[in-house]
Amino acid sequence: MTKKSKKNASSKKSKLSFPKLNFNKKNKVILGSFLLFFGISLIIAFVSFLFTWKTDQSILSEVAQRDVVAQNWLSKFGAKVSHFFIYEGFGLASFYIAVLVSITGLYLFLNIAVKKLQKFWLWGLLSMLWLSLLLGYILPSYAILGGVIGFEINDYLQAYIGKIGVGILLAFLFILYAVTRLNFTPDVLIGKLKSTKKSIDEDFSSVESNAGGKENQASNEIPEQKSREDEDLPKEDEQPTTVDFQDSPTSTSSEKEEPKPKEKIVIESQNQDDVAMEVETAEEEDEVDTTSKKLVEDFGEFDPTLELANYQFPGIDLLKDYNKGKSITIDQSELESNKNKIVDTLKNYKIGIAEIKATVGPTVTLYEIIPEAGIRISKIKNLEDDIALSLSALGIRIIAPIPGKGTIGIEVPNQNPSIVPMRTVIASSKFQETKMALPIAFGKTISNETFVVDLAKMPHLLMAGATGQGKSVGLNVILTSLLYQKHPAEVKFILVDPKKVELTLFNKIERHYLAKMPDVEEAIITDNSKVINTLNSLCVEMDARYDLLKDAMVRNIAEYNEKFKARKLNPENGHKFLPYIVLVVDEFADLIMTAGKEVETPIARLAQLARAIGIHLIIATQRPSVNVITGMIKANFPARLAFRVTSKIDSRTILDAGGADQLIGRGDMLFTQGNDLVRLQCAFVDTPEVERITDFIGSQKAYPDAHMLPEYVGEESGTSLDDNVDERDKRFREAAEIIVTAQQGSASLLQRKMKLGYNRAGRIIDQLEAAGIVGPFEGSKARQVLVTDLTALDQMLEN
Ligand SMILES: Nc1ncnc2c1ncn2[C@@H]1O[C@H](COP(=O)(O)OP(=O)(O)OP(=O)(O)O)[C@@H](O)[C@H]1O
Repeated sequence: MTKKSKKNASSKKSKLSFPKLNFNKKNKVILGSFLLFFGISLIIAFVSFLFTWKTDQSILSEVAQRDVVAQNWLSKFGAKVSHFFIYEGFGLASFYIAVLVSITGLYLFLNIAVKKLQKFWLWGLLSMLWLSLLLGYILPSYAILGGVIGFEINDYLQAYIGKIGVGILLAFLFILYAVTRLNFTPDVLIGKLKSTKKSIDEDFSSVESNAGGKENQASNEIPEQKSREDEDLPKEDEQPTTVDFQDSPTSTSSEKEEPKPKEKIVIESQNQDDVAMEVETAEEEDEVDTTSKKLVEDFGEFDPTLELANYQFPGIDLLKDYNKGKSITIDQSELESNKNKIVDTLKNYKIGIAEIKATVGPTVTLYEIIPEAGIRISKIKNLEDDIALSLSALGIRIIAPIPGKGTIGIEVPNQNPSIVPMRTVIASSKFQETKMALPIAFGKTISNETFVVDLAKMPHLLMAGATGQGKSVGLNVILTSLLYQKHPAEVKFILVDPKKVELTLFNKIERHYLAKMPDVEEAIITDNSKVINTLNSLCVEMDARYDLLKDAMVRNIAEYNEKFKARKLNPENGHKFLPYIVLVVDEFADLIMTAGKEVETPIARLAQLARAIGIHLIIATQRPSVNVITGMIKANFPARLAFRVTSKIDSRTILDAGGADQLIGRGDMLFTQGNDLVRLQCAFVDTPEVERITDFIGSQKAYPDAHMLPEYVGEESGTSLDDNVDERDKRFREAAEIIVTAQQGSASLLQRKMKLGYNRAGRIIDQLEAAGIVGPFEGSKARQVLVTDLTALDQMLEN
């Protein structure tokens, strides 16, 4: 209906019926100001009534007579109204009415939705009644405190439940109000006390740390420094010589989210007389939400990094600047001669060129060719080898056509390739400003752009390359990228390194970044037989995480952690902050040769299912043959990375395309995430640099132990559950008592209460299981306690 016709209809209607109370803006202002002034008048009258009520009481029956004088500041009206509300009504609690009326007036006057006042009125009136009752209860002889209502109800109730009964009732009503209206429960109170104590403690410790030690001072200065560093950051292709990082380049402080304001749309009418419509889209908040909001208000968002709050990220100065003082020079004569060779060679095959363009990358130069009209692209593709021969260079790759461009690309290696230092890619704004979950700065593309990808999106990576072509450097680049971006609380690595040399440096950061199985000495796995247990343990972890996600009703780890940080998931129900887990297997061929199906199955299972719950696999191999990279594995690893391989067949196995055999080595690589191949120059990070980074991290305060994976007991290696009394731990009985008293069978409880290491606590739990005191392992849940109390325990142990 158009506006005009609507207006006509309404005016017709108003002629026929009574004039309707139209709550347009004008009416609201009028009614609002009336109520506001009325409420204020009530307050004034009530206040003055407190002083004048006795003198005015005598004239109450004569208020209609003009010459009678009342002492109330609002004269006879004030005296009468106050007498009605305070004396005959609710006593002092009647101020509630005055305030409620004033506020309602104010809301209308300011055109704020009065719907919100419903609860306000309800609770206001209930509180008024309660207060009047209370005052009537405490001081029944002062009539104006509780009013007639307060007095009478008291009188009535006391006749039935007595004075003490009314006192208890009043106390109960108060608690009812505090809990339902203010969400005020004893644990919130304790929490409040604790948080106050904590903030006092923190203030003290910050005063102490400011007084002593430069190191702590540095950590306090991080935020400021970061903003300074941000300004200093070189844009990605600038020379990194200008970079001077002193401290952590990143900080993972979790920003506190502002609560979303309720959306309100007011549709104002052009016409003064028309009704203005207010559409409010306030969402109803459920119980859980308000408690979590309250928790967040009281304690702030959960901060996973709190345990290592002073952790400092490695600085950029730990990385070497390989190109210091050198600028990447483009050899014009080299470009010219290559161009001529290409043109001549193609001419020999009767392929004319309309246009040619060169893009110089760190290791190769891309010559982009637009052939003359009528030349078939397949013809050029077929001549790949001949053209390569004519150009007499290794590493020629022909891309016909370049996807999305319709031109033909010929990549020719540069005579003097330049290194891409890890330092440059880490310092690039692309990496520094990334919002990716697990960002990896691989290196640079052919057009010198820094290439950053998200491991979390891949979600698993298959890497291949013949020996000496840059695979180990590539793995170090991946791990270093993550170390520069992720706090130890956010990501954990499981490293499998049968060669026993490549990844040993990461041992130093075991208690910061590594994850391992309980009872395992070395976090980095070098023994193939142990890999199977770890993979299966990871499967247990995966299943447990899926249960947590299901319970939290979220789809992936990011949503889960978000919800956990917002304190919407209760740690008492097993919920915890979940770090990403990255499993790196170097020399996968070795592993599959020795363990075969036993590793293939859990790897394939993890690869299929683990993406949502934050477990990501990186598998590297020298020999990408089909019996190593089986169909099952390949199908679940969409992201592939190839360094130079020795044959076209290997290239096909890893990339499903040729090209990796044509690479030039030394970090020259091809990467695909399932669609286009990208040629990249891998960044270079040398062992001493990695050592400096791990030393820097390793020297800082760490967690008590590496991140613990769930226990997994292999079938044949199953630890016997013999209950040998002589072999029991010395503190077995103490542990049993703790477990039975707490009725909670968890190793971490023993760790905390008895100050034990994880391994010993785990062993004791096994012994308790063998003795029949706790039930079997149940994944992420605590074990069931089978003994009900200490007497039963005593009897059991004596037997
Ligand atoms: N990204 C790179 N930039 C420059 N040079 C590189 C790069 N990657 C590797 N190299 C050079 O190649 C050498 C061998 O690299 P790397 O040790 O990574 O090979 P690998 O493939 O792991 O060999 P293996 O499988 O035998 O361990 C390095 O010592 C370095 O000199």
